[in-house]
Amino acid sequence: MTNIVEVRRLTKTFDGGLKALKSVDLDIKSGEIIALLGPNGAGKTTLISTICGITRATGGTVTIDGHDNVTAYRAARNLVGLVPQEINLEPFEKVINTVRFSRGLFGKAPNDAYLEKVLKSLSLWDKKDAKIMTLSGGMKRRVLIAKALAHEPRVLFLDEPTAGVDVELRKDMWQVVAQLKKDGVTIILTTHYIEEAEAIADRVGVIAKGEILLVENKTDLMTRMGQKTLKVELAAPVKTIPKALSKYDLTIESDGLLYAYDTATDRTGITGLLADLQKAGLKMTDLQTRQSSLEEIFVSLVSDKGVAVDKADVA
Ligand SMILES: Nc1ncnc2c1ncn2[C@@H]1O[C@H](COP(=O)(O)OP(=O)(O)OP(=O)(O)O)[C@@H](O)[C@H]1O
Repeated sequence: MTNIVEVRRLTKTFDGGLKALKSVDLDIKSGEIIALLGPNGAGKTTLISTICGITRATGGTVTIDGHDNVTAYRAARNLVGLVPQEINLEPFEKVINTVRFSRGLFGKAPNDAYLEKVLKSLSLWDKKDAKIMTLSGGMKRRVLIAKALAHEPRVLFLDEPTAGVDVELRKDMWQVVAQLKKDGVTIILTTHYIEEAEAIADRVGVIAKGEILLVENKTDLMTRMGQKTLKVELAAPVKTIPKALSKYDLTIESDGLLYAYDTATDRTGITGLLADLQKAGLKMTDLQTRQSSLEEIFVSLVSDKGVAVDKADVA
C-alpha cells in the first residue's frame, strides 16, 4: 500500500518553549483508518493541525501525496479535510450554504450533486435548509464532517470526533467513518477512547509527550490482548520449577506460579498443567486468570514515559 501522508522528524516548539512534537515520524497508508491514542496534552491536535499545515512546524517535513505542506501548501491543503474538536459553525447559516461556502473557499467549482451525496451519506439531506442553530449537537458534528468533505479531500482528519457524544451517536459516527473508508477516503482520527480505536481503526498509534510510542496493526494488538495468565497460588511456594513442569511456560512468584497462555489457540494447556501440578505433589490454594488488554498496553506504554494516566483518559 502506498503512503498518502509522510511525516518526517516533525517538531513543534511553541513560543514559551513547550515542545509539543519531538521528531515525529509517521506514514499513513492510502485508504486506511488510523487512530491516534494519547492522554490529554500528548500532542494529538498539534500533530494533525501541523500535518494539515494550519500550525507551522518548527522542524521536519510533511508530504501529502508527494506535495510538501509548506513549499506546495495549496496542493497539499486541497487534499486534506480537517474536522476540528470544537464546533465552530455560523449559527444563523443554513446547512447547505455552510458546505457550499467551504467548497468555495478551496476554489472548487460549485457541485451541488456532490454536496447532496455528502449530506445524504451523513443523514443531513433533510436538514439542508435548516439553520445550524436548530440542529442537535450530533447533527452539528456531522455538519463539521460535511464541511470538511465539501472540497473532495482524499485524506480526512477527525480530531476527537466522538468526545462527549453518547454511545448511540458514537456508533453512528463509526458507521459514517466506515462508509467514508469504503468511498476511498483515508482517515486519521484522534481519540481518548480505546474502544473506538478497537472498533474502527486498521492501525493504532500511541502518542505521549509529543512522541509516537507505537504504531501497530490493530489485529496484532488484539493478538497481544489474547495473552492471558493463570496465577496458581501454592500452599508451599517453590524456588525452582519442578522438572515435571518444565514443558509449561511458568514463572515463579513469591506465593506460587504464573502460567502464560494464548487464548487464540484451541488448547490452553490448563487441564494438563493442573493435573501435572498435582502429580508433582504441589498443593494449590487458589487460581486466578487475568488478561492483558489494549488498555493495559496503552497505560504501561504511556506511564513508562512518565505520564500519569487517569481512567478518564482511557475510557
Ligand atoms: N497555541 C499553543 N501555545 C502553547 N502551547 C500549546 C498551544 N497549543 C497546544 N499547546 C500545548 O501543547 C501540548 C500538546 O497539546 P495538544 O492540544 O496537541 O494535545 P492533545 O493530545 O490534542 O490533547 P487533548 O487530548 O487534551 O486534546 C499541550 O501541552 C498544550 O498545552
